[in-house]
Amino acid sequence: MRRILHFPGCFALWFYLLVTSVYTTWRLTPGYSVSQQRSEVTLYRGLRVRNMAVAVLSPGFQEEFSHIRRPAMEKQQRVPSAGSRGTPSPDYYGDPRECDSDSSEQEEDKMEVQFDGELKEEMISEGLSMFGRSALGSEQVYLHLNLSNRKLDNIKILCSYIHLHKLDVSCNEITDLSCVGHMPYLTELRASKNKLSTFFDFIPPKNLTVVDLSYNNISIMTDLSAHRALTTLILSNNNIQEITGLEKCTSLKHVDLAHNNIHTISGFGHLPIRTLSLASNQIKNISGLEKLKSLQMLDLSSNQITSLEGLEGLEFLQILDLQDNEICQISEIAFIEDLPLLHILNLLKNPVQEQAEYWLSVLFMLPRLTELDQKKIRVEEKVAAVNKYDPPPEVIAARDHMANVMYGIIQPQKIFDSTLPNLDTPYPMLVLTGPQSCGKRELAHRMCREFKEFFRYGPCHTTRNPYFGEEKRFDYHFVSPEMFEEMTCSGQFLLTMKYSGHYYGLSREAVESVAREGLACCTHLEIEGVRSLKNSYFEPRCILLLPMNKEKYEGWLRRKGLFTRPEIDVAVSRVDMYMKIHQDHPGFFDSVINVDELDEAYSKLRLLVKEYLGLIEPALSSESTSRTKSGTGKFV
Ligand SMILES: Nc1ncnc2c1ncn2[C@@H]1O[C@H](COP(=O)(O)OP(=O)(O)OP(=O)(O)O)[C@@H](O)[C@H]1O
Repeated sequence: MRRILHFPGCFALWFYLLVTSVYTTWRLTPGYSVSQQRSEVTLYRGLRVRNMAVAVLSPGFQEEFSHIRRPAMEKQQRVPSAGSRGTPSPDYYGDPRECDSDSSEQEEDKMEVQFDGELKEEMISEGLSMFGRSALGSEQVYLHLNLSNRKLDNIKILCSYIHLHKLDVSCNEITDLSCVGHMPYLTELRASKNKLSTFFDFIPPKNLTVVDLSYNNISIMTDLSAHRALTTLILSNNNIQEITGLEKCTSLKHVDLAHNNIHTISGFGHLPIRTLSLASNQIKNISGLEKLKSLQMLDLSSNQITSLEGLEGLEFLQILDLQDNEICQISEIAFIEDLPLLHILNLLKNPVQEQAEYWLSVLFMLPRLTELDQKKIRVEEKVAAVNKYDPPPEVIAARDHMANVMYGIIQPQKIFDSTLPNLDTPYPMLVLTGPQSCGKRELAHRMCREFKEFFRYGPCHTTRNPYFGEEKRFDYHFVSPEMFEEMTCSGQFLLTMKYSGHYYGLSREAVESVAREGLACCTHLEIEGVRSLKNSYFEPRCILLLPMNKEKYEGWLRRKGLFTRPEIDVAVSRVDMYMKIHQDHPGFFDSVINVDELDEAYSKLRLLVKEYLGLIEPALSSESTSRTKSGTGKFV
């Protein structure tokens, strides 16, 4: 027996049984935990390098062990991201709600570690990361510490972790953050989802730039003038009623105060804030933002705002979220109409959305928008908006021509005595065009008087009242709107136009009655009328009369005392429009005459007309007028 026991093979067997029984006993021990399998080597005061027991275990053993240690390791690597509801999410807005997804893991951890809420060294060692040089450069230390989701209520032990740059203690039960005052190099503090009721009750680390205290019980903001380096402040989901203490935070760029109880916007002064969320508060009026000249993104969703007044000075504003407010009138858009960079607007869940033509009106008033109510805007929609609310002359003319042709076609057909030499030759016509009251009518009358063997004035119909001194049938046929409508529907107009709230129309009869006398009809029209006429079978000679001196022209309109300020502005702005058409479409006008001096203009006009009539050689008139190309209209 003794020999058998001393036999080498038996010794090996004996040793194997011993190891196996020790291992089995160890696996079945109830208090088994990760931390018990770990030893630590202290490098510098308060900072430790982990030396996991797992590192010396065999590969197979590691496999078995891994399901226990993995959750803790993965948690350290998770990076918070995404912003609060309705707020675009730059990465500086952590989302503390992510903590909720960890609750099952937390439960697991709880099963394993019976924990009393006080932070222990072992837990710290799990959360440390980013090994690097200390601020003074003399030591190798861990710079980041993540202690989120640990049920911590006491973190006083962190007072000795002086080298930390980033600290994340979100999703715990912490009420006191005074340990942060012992971390002079801290730049980022994340303490959302805790039980903090006080605000920055620690001596400020000099370079603290990002602070997230969202989802706490903070109700009062105290003076933050010591936090000069602060760039990002997240205080959403607290119980704050008044914005105070920020005036001296001169580096503040991102502020999130969503989901609080704020009634009035105040306390921002001249701060260089770029993104501001005040979503889900009790705000009724937009005020107190006037001096935030750097503001680029503003979230005011889920408040009780009725007017956009107060936003008009925010020249750098690009994104504006007003979802779920009480804006009723489209006219409110006027307050943001001149913001040159605004390109994303959200008015979802506002009564204004119910208004007829809401979509096109907003697109028309804000042509720079690329996104409205979370929908991308198509080019076709922008064109439709412009064509609806401010159609260019060619669109007006095309529509007018279509309507008048249609009204003409549906009339009973009559056969007229033709005054034309043959059916291919259109009636001869001379049209003077240009902006309102530039003297077109007066020059047309003078010309018809001087060249009465060739021309007769063709008066238009209008629904406006006669000005002092205007003669019926000589200047216009003054008719009621009803009469004008009746004439339109019975196909009597060659063209119609609405200008300054009044209707104008050139009747077929006005042109044909002149033609029946063997004369050319001379009339004056705005550009829309000219285009409409050119769309028809008429081939009028067209002379542009343009006041080159806009100041003089504006003064003249003002002195006439007939026009309102907006009417004058429209008339003056059309000078540029005429000039542009002349430059962009050479040949559209047969000639252009400067009408700054009316007598001079008439001299040029009569020379030009003489030339057209073949009464003088072309060379004589060419110096005095700007001729674009030989016209196609014929007078005789
Ligand atoms: N049928 C028409 N179609 C298009 N434009 C018209 C028509 N009749 C008149 N107009 C233009 O409408 C504008 C407003 O007319 P209004 O009579 O108020 O001007 P005005 O003072 O006579 O201008 P001007 O002295 O330059 O002729 C003028 O520019 C005029 O030429």
